[in-house]
Amino acid sequence: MGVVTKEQLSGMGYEDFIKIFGNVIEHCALCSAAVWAKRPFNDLKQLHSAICTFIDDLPKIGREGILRLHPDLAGRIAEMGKLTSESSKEQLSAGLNEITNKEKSILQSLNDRYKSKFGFPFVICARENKKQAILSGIKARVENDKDVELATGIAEVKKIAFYRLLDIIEHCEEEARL
Ligand SMILES: NC(=O)N[C@H]1NC(=O)NC1=O
Repeated sequence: MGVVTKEQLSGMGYEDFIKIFGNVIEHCALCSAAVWAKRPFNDLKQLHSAICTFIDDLPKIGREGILRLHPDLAGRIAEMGKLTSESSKEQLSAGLNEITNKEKSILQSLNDRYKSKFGFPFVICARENKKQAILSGIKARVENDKDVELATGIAEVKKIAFYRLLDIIEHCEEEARL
């Protein structure tokens, strides 16, 4: 169960709202600051759907920018211990803390190839994918077109956001399904 009740959610002022939901989209407090204007939100799904609409309404460079705010999986920011607490927890849940040196160098070189091809990082919902699925996912996705990858990456960002909201807002079992 999350920490914010539905009553608190629906009556929240923007300062608390940004403090609490500011990293639902990684490093993009602007998203929560903007979406607050669409209140009231009566539950998690309404807030998630407002966040998704905000992202979908961005121009293409804005959606690419959202992807660029994400750290690489098992990348240099993770190595330096500088991930956000959310991203750190997600990378842990995918088992990326147990990655071998060989797997890490394969993943890092695929991440580099992906970024130089598309100009944004490979984004995948780490809570839904273990390290082998991440490795096979990037191998396949690096061969796609840029438009396909922009759409796929954004769909993954929305899944990441949903799980982050589940950690924050009280919800019933029914609402916990995407
Ligand atoms: N690059 C990438 O997918 N990063 C993210 N994925 C996820 O689940 N959390 C992240 O920070």
